[in-house]
Amino acid sequence: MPPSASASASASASASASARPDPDLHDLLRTLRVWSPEVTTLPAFDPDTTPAEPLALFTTWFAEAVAAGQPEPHTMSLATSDPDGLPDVRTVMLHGADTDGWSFASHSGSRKGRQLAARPYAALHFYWPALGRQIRLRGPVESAPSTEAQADLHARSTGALAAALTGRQSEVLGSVAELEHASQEAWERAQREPDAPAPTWTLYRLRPDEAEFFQGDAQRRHVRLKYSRTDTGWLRELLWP
Ligand SMILES: Cc1cc2nc3c(=O)[nH]c(=O)nc-3n(C[C@H](O)[C@H](O)[C@H](O)COP(=O)(O)O)c2cc1C
Repeated sequence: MPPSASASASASASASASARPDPDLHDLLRTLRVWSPEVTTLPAFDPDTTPAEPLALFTTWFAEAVAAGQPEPHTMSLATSDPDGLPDVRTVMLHGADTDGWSFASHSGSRKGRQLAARPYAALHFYWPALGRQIRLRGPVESAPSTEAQADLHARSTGALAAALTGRQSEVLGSVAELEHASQEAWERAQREPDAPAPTWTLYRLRPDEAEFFQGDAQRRHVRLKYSRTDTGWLRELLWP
């Protein structure tokens, strides 16, 4: 490169570097690692000894995440798609997992609720860095009967009931004061009426067609085990990492 071109390239590189906000995100990113032995224990994972269906393996891995001190292992990403097929994602809490599926709860009128009504199919994602593990599930989603949703809500904390009673999730909020007012009323009602119904609160169940278990490995020889539902049970296959 001629000297003038080199000078102008370095001037434009420093101009773009100085245009970056402080702290420098790119510098920070280069200091970070995954599968670092300082923060992560990477257990051996032998796919030949896994159970025939994913629920049993999920339950074992969940208990191991709790035992390893993984913060909030019961939070997960829920991916849906809008009527145009465009993806969307957010965090929700896992309410249970059994042969009927993995359950979570939300308002039927929320953005995700409307997306699920139009396209009742979703993906769930767990990442438990304490053990270098990731789990992905995909499948159709159904709403549980309303009585079950209300019973599930009333077995939870006053805060959970107050949040559900506040309602209007995903609507545009006029001001913080408006939320404070509505929330205060909802908390008072939740304390006064621990069985107050939250009519739009819905318990959803995702029944997976596919479940993938990923065990990270320091040498990047990650183990990926995929379960696919068949007419007679589950097919188990390894995937290249
Ligand atoms: C840790 C955590 C847990 C959450 N759990 C729930 C939940 O169980 N149900 C829910 O409706 N929203 C939950 N939220 C809020 C959602 O991420 C989201 O902001 C909200 O449901 C609105 O999403 P939507 O506009 O896509 O419908 C949680 C958020 C966080 C950060």
